[in-house]
Amino acid sequence: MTALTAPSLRRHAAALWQLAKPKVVALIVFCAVIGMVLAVPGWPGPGRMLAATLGIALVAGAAAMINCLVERTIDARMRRTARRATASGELGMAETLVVALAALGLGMALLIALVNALTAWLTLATFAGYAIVYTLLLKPNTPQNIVIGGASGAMPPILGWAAMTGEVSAMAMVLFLIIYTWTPPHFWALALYRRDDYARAGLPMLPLTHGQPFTTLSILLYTVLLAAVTLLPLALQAAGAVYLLAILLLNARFVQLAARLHRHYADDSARRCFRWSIQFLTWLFAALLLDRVFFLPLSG
Ligand code: HEM
Ligand SMILES: CC(C)=CCC/C(C)=C/CC/C(C)=C/COP(=O)(O)OP(=O)(O)O
Repeated sequence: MTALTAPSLRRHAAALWQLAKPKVVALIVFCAVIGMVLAVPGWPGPGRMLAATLGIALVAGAAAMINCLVERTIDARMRRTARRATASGELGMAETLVVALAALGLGMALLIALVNALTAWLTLATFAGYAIVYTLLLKPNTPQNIVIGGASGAMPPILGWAAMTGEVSAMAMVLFLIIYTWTPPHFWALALYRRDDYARAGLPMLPLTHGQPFTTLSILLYTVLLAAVTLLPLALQAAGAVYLLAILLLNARFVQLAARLHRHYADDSARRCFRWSIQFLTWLFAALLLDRVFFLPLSG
């Protein structure tokens, strides 16, 4: 057995932190926080907001750890994921499972005790949707895995909204729809330039099952659909001029990158499209926040 020294504890903590997919969870939590801010007039109470943010972050991190645990064998076959501690064998199953369940338990306890039951159950359903339905059932079995499974990733604004109000409004559902429609271009751009990884892992991702032209066309169509969906906050009169300006610029760039990718495929263009997807979502949600702060209505 390895002696428990400070450096080995630090190494374990760092390895566990990576399994929680901290950058993905950071954006998930950001979208949930914007959902919280938009849900109430003025600024939400800091106590409840902090508890909800921590609770959602812990449960999302737990879901990511369970995903790494379940996928340790396929992760080991993919260059992008082979260094994960579950794939390399650096962390055992029991240790990872205990930490993931502790994070899940703590997150759920915070949500139940300090937020509300609706948020707690919706967050648990989101956890199950990603860690069980997507990871175990959809991902290995259908190229539509991320389209259906994307519903889990799109939940954060709904969770944030429910945390502040105890209910889910039309605007919360619109924010869900934006992330839901954003997910296919986000993931398929990556799946294109990482197709060799997915082939080695034997996963039925769209570029492998339907080929490159079909995938780039699907990406393009989803970016156009996404541009239409991003107009919905304006239709609900829940956003103003700042948001309008942001989506015009963000969508124009996303559609341009997707169109270029479809016209002339190159791994570099796919990588650029993937990177832009992350900036797109970050700036879109930031724009919703700025719009709230400097609200300029579009009509009288
Ligand atoms: C079913 C839904 C989704 C799938 C299949 C998916 C897939 C992926 C994959 C495979 C990566 C890894 C890229 C790499 O290691 O180079 C990634 C990165 C990322 N994803 Fe997603 N994603 C999904 C939903 C989301 C959602 C909902 C968010 C945030 C709201 C998100 C935010 C990010 C971010 C920030 C990164 C970059 C992480 C980094 O640089 O380490 N993703 N996504
Ligand atoms: C409670 C709550 C808000 C949960 C959120 C669930 C969650 C973490 C969703 C993000 C989706 C995600 C990281 C997909 C990665 O795809 P993948 O797992 O196929 O990627 P991989 O190959 O890197 O493992």
